[in-house]
Amino acid sequence: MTKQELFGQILSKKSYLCVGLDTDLQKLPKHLLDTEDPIFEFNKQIIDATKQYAVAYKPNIAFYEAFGAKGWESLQKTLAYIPKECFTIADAKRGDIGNTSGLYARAFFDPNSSGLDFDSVTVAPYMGEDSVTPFLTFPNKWVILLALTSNGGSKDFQTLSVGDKALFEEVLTKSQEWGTDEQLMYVVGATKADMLAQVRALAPEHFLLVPGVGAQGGSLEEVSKYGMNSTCGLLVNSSRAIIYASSGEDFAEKAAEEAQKVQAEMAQYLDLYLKK
Ligand SMILES: O=c1ccn([C@@H]2O[C@H](COP(=O)(O)O)[C@@H](O)[C@H]2O)c(=O)[nH]1
Repeated sequence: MTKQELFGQILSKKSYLCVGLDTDLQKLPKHLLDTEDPIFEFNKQIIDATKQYAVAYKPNIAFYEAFGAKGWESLQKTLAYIPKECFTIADAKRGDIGNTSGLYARAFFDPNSSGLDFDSVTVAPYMGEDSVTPFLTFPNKWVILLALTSNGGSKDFQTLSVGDKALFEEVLTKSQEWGTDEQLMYVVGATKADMLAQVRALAPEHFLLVPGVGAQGGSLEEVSKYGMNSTCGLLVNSSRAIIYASSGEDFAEKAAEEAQKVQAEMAQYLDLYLKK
């Protein structure tokens, strides 16, 4: 999917919501546990309930890999079920020496190899250029590089000074030598909204994947105010607050209500903060 196609969808749905499919068997409503593939059954109903409010879906790969071949099958079925107009993110946080990264890229981008055809994959930048560029050789696919993550541990390395910059700023600057803003996005946590102006100074045109609203308490308004650019430039993820809005038989209905609330807020922020 191109940047323009993504922006087109954001404008038509008045939403930059990414629904996170962190589908945890232990949190699924009891009545689904007897079905043949409870993870897929849950995802299917969540997707049906939220697709009019969401522009992207982000399965977190850990929740599927943990179940081996069966989990991978649930992931393939889920990806195939996501509406074609929605942007898909494999939140896998990969990256290794070049030849290994090439195989990780095939795992998420080459349906003839793995059965998966995601639009994007999250990648850790720690191993540098040759660990990231193999993902960038796939046409029309995106790398979403971890820049400033939402967790407390982000301060252990990401905000340390490297010369006259913070490490995350060096990630934002250096990586722009490897790919364009049609290939690269960055992860910036909603819990770090106070640093979004700093991020935007270095990456004014890039899309940012912003996890950390909802269960982690980040402010959607602050993210939108300081992070939005002229193509919106934001995909704001919410996982638990939407998919586990209820643990009962009404889980999909409640997820739809939560997603609609977020979308309605986003529609206001698009009016207020989209740069003309
Ligand atoms: O910095 C990061 C990078 C990734 N994540 C992932 O996003 C979701 C957040 O889930 P919530 O339930 O909405 O808190 C989850 O998959 C994380 O692994 C992140 O939180 N922060």
